[in-house]
Amino acid sequence: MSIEVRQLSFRYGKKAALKDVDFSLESGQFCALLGPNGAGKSTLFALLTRLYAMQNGSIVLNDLDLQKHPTQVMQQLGVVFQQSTLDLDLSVQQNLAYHASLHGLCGTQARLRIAEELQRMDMSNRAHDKVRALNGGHRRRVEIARALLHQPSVLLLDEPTTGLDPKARKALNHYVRQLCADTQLTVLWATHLIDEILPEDRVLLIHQGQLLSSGTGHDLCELSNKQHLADAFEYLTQQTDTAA
Ligand SMILES: Nc1ncnc2c1ncn2[C@@H]1O[C@H](COP(=O)(O)OP(=O)(O)OP(=O)(O)O)[C@@H](O)[C@H]1O
Repeated sequence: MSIEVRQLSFRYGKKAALKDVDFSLESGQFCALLGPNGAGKSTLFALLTRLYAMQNGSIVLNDLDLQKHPTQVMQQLGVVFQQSTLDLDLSVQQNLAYHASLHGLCGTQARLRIAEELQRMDMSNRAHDKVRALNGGHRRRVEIARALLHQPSVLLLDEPTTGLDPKARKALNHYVRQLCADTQLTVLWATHLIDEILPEDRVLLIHQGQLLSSGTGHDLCELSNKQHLADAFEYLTQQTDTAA
């Protein structure tokens, strides 16, 4: 088991952002975290990455409890946040070298890891370009390469296609799926866009802080008696709105 989240709840003051969220992911699985704006996706990521202190529940990654073994767990995690955090005026190589040094990778070791990840992302020929010169899709690829430098077993991506055009969105989605298939990386891909999800994908459907379903896209359709994922998503989220 790669990630186990149990009874995870979180409040911003009186506002409940996550309510008893429970799920587990197998190693090497591509899983979509699907939810409309305000569903609780970023809050979940902030808890998984220790940006926020946990209030209730538990998070276990590769059998290590996040609260008991924070350093070891963070070494297993790679993260691409919703907002880009690359320095536009540094080159791709410089951005990656800085991040590598934060993970204790220096000199030849860092250069090797950077070269490997840029090659995997098909970005080797852009290593010495300033990030400012890259288009949005390529910047995202650099962020993924950066997140993988320390060879984590789990990659979290929070709405990674924000601001990309449809072609770049599709390409990035394809890259990450390929990565998942080629390595044993576990991927949690947060999105509110149905077209980034395949019917056979594992999908965690979250709405108003509650996990509504955790099967495949096909299961979602069956659960809601709809043929298409988009209709199932609309139906299930509307049902919760009506019940609230
Ligand atoms: N700092 C905060 N203070 C108070 N409420 C917050 C705060 N951050 C988020 N919320 C609320 O918590 C809920 C969950 O927000 P969150 O950002 O986790 O959702 P999301 O699914 O990531 O949405 P988006 O797709 O818009 O990023 C929302 O109702 C949001 O308004």
